Amino acid sequence: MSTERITAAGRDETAAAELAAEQQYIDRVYRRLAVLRVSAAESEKAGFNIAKVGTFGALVERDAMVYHAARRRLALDAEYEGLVFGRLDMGPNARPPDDGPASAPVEPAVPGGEVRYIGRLGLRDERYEPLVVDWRAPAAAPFYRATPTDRMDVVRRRTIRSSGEKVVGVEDDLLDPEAAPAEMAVIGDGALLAALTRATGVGMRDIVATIQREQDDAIRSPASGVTVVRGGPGTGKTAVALHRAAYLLYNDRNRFESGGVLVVGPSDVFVGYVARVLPSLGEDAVTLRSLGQLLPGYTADRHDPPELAVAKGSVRMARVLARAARDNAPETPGRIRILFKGQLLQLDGRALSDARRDILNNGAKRNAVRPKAAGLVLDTLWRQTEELFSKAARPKREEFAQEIAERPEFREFMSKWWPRLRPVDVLGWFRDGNRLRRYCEGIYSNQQIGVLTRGFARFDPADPRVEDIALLDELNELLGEPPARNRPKRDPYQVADGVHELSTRFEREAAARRLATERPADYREYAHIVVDEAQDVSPMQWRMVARRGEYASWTVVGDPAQAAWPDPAEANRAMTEAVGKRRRDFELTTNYRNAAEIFEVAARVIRRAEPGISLPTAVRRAGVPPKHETVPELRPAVEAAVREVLAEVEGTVGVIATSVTRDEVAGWLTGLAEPRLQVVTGLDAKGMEYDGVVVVEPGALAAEGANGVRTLYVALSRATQRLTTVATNGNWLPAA
Ligand SMILES: Nc1ncnc2c1ncn2[C@@H]1O[C@H](COP(=O)(O)OP(=O)(O)OP(=O)(O)O)[C@@H](O)[C@H]1O
Repeated sequence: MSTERITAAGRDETAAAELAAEQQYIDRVYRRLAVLRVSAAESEKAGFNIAKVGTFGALVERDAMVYHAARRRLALDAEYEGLVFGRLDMGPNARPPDDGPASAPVEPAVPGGEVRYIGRLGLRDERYEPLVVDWRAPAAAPFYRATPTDRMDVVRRRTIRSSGEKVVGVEDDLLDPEAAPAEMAVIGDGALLAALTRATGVGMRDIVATIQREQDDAIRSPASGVTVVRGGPGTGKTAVALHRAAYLLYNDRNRFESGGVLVVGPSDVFVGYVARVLPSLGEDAVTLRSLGQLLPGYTADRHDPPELAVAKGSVRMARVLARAARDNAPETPGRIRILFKGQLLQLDGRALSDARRDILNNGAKRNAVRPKAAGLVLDTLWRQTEELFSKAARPKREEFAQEIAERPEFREFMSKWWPRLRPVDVLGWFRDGNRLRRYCEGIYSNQQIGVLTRGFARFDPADPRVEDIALLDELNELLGEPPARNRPKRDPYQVADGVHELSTRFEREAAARRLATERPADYREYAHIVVDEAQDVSPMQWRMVARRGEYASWTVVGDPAQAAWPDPAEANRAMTEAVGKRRRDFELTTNYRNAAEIFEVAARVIRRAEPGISLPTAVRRAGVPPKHETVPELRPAVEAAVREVLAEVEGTVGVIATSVTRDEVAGWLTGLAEPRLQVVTGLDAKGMEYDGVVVVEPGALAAEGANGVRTLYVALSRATQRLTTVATNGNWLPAA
């Protein structure tokens, strides 16, 4: 037997022994978890028993108890991969953290030191000793922040990989070799690389076991003001944004759970992709929305062509909409004539215009002042009776108003002159080019007015585009709501009309869950808002998002080099206006997604357009170079490329085409009936990640809109393992 083999065998034995030891501890944790689950369920039951006392106080107490117990049980039941994923062997000088002792009830590996186990949630044993420290607690911070130069008293950091309740591997970092006892085992090649080489599933995974220090800085940054996180493709901005939402909830649950945390992403595809991350961290109190879903009653997932999107998204549109919101509706009557006791009372067009101006002065909202508008017309008509009737015959103001207000001709007049307007009605007026031109005059250039008139001519109120939602939200604000509709308060325990009591435990559990996660659809007072892919949020969209967080603190995450927005200064101004100026900036510099060979192609493309750009470093090599095919006909080559990539990777495959060709390309591939496959536009590819990517006609993506080259950069930086491009012309690729 060679020495080398003996060493390898010895190493295997040590690894097996370490795994077994960790398994023992993890078994203990799961036994405790089972006990806690039962006790949470019992608290819920106890809560129901309190109800039998029957007093109002008892009912309130029961609700609180059942609610908290149900929440705790839901957290304990949450789906996760590896409840415990980390272990810190601290040296003898380690101090207990501010939030109390964190030392696990096991023999320390370093004499005089302590052991901390880190996991998705905090658990204590029956003697109240910390079995597991929540990853967000201060005691867990060294797991993410310790480095060989700043060890934070950590001797060895261990990442524990599990499948269900079974430990399948450990990866160690020895940070302080001098403090480590001779027999201390150090195993594995590094947790990060192990995490990065796994196949991509349909949804994004949390990175809680391998958060890197620069990411941790941003995640744990203080809650107040604005935290801005920038970084190139694949640097973990989305991951950071989501883990930060979980961190904030942990640290100030009262504030952030009651106020709410909103995460805004670019598209529905993206929201679907990241939806699982927060629940896997045990958090379900976060609202996740795409920019096309922010205004209740409307949903949009398709985009306008770039030129139109730019014109609609400009802050100038706010002034155009303000003009429209004050304008006459089409077919507004030019006058009102009422016959009263044989006399003709009337207001002509001019008097009506003056009345409109008076009513809408000082920013009054049109729908909100409908009763005031009717009152003003009635007043003006009544004043005319002074000259037409003798003092004795003149009606009293109230009688007159009552009688006229009920007349069908008056009602009809009001419904035309001051109709209750929905935002989509007003945007529908923009289909009339003359009207639109009038609103845009002096605000937009002639060329842009042309783009807008052509674009709005195709506007379908039943099928708005993502860009329209911000305009509709602006109109919603300008038009306001009709007054004094006493909206019933939402009652989470109402199961049916008039039935206020829940009779079964299941119903009450469901209600507790709803209470924790749901807010009214038009909720606008979020305590924290996270905006992902912020580089693509237009000024009009910033205004829309800002309306949901007047008093919010913010996390804004993006990469200017991936921006589709042509005027970064305008977008920046809009962002500052929305979120305020008190900002903390963080920069992420390592690309964890792309194999280096793949990112090199994306880098070539963006460097040609922006030579001075600073780009992240990719940490991993795939060992397979990307393929670039130039072919006379796209369809057969795309089909073949997709088949090949599907066969080569285990996880998901994305096919990226222009917004004009996406549907056609999707049609070519329907025969494959492959659930791992997704066909998306360059815009929908934002934020996404696939194991394999086929980019169809990269040159056409680069030519889509003024910033197409950035969209191509996005498309080329989506793949973890395989990239194939299929083009009819190879000029798009700059020389290496
Ligand atoms: N510390 C980490 N440990 C393990 N995986 C990580 C880590 N950081 C990032 N990743 C992985 O890298 C990939 C890219 O992360 P993410 O999507 O958050 O990047 P991004 O900066 O938002 O990218 P883009 O701007 O290109 O959309 C994801 O698969 C993520 O899970």
